[in-house]
Amino acid sequence: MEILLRSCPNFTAKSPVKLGVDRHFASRTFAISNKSCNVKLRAISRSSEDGSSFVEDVKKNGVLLGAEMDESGSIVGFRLVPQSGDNEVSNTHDNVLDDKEEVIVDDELAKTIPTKVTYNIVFVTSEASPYSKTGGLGDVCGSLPIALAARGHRVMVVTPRYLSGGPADRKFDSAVDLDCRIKVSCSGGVQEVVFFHEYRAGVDWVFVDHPSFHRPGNPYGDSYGAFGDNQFRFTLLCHAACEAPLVLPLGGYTYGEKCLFLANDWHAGLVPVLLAAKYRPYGVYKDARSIVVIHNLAHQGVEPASTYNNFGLPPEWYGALGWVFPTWARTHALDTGEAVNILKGAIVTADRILTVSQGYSWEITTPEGGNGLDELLGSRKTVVNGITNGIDVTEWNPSLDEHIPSHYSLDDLSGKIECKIALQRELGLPIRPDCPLIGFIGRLDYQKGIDIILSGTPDLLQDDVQFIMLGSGEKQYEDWMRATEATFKDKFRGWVGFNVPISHRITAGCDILLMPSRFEPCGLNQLYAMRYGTVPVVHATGGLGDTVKTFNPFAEEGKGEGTGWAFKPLTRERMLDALWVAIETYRKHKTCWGGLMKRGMERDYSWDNAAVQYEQVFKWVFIDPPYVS
Ligand SMILES: Nc1ncnc2c1ncn2[C@@H]1O[C@H](COP(=O)(O)OP(=O)(O)O[C@H]2O[C@H](CO)[C@@H](O)[C@H](O)[C@H]2O)[C@@H](O)[C@H]1O
Repeated sequence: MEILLRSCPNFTAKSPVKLGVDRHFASRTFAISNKSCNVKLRAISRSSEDGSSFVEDVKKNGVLLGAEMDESGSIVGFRLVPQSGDNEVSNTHDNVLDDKEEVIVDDELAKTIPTKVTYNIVFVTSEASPYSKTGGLGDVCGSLPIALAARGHRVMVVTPRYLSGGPADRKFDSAVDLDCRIKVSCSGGVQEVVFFHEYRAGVDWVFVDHPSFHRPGNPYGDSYGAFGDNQFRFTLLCHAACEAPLVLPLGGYTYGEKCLFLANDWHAGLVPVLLAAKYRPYGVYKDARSIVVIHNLAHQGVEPASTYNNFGLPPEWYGALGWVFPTWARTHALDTGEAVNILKGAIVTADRILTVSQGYSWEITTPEGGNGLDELLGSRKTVVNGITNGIDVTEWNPSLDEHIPSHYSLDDLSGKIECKIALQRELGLPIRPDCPLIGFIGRLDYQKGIDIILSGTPDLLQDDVQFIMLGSGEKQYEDWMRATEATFKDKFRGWVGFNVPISHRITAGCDILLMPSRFEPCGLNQLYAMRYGTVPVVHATGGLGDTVKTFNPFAEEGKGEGTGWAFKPLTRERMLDALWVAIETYRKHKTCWGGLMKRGMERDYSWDNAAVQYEQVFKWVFIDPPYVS
């Protein structure tokens, strides 16, 4: 495959094009809302040309003070400036000290407690649960920021304020209009973007508001398919996200330029490109770093090359995003295959690259798993790492879950069988507590191996089992689910749609969770399943291979080991074999089954472990100079 890589990592724009963003704050003052600080900040207004010089920082008595200046250069106030990467910065909004407060340093304590480096982190994402979610990206960007904030980092999440006209809009009710508008030049015009904000669970949730985020459907499309202006919508998100740390005085002060952007998937992929092409040539964000987090390489944000001008980037940066399809993928004889690829742009400009499991971090450097970007990713493999996702153990907790009818835990599993009975009743299946109940939850598409399920289901249903599927996606699979339900009324239920409460009830009520994903960067449902004592049967790929260990009854002096079954290769026969072994174990070896459930439930799924690994990568990213200066 020919990959057009005219971009140069050390590219610097020679002739600065005016790419400034006009910022406007309503003329109101922001009071620092901390218990003890009564410093007031004047609104600030500047263009990107003046870059990093708008605040003069002075180190005084161990506390950094930032002088706020107006346009004429007069000092109009001071603010505390947390510096990303400096030692000892504690929880953001509690970090603002009373200016009268005396800072007492216990020398002995300082010697014994190792100082912790904390960072100003800016997540940029197209979805963040509970505000928006179509899949695992929403789960991760809804819970990892909270885990990092709890560890002392200052964390902001920038995501669109989607309003679809339905009850889901209420999720944004607590977010307040910050009265801060910026103007973004892109797509041949100037767009006004507004910021909303909610401070929750230690995190600054920043919502980018623009009319293009207000329409029925999910974040990416509606019943007619993907929205035609997604490139435009997520370009806006990226421009706004780059401005947010500079202009939003959250809790009284901005995040500033020394921050770390975590750009999630292609929707946020323009962020590292903008840092390099739009800001650094003007001296802004010289100390910032960016990490692109790949949750799914199959989606790259590819559009015709002619759309390059819509990004609001200098023409000489075309090479960073330019992409040429291989000949076989071109549609007609005159098709030159030229395109722009946002994720490619992120890969060639980000300081580091992260994926959501170690297995997947290797797979993406292979032709089979690289989706055409394997060579490029291979060329940057020294900065590619994989960190397995954690889960939100508060939302997914069988002893507290608000969506399930009976609670249970490792010490008392009786509630699980009640969940099973209630699920059979709810879906109109025969109530049979002893019948093996298999579940599937996920998008109905190629990635999730639905075609393999489809070919194996008639054979599977010859056995005395019940099978429930929840998902939406390709119409042919939705139709197949409806038809299969009509044929196997006592054995199969297909719930077409996206329904979080039902997903919890299936996770709790089933005995086995099936995940024959063709590829799976991490996968969360198998983690939820194990936490709920539901045994996963998965294709051993990516994060599924990393997290599900196949049952071995003879290990550990006959006590057994493993938490499920990970089969490969991905064929109908192997999937059915693995399912049959699981079903037989469930029926005939109850003690072994109990051990499988117990080992799965005992595991630590919290974000703590992953957060420590993220911190290690944050340290590395600040050791090196920016990849593109
Ligand atoms: N119909 C439905 N109703 C209700 N809930 C539904 C649903 N369909 C899916 N979900 C939920 O959406 C989430 C899906 O998460 P996954 O990690 O399995 O896959 P996804 O491919 O979206 O995420 C991508 O990003 C994540 C996060 O990094 C990676 O784990 C993954 O491998 C990668 O493909 C789960 O919380 C699941 O319960």
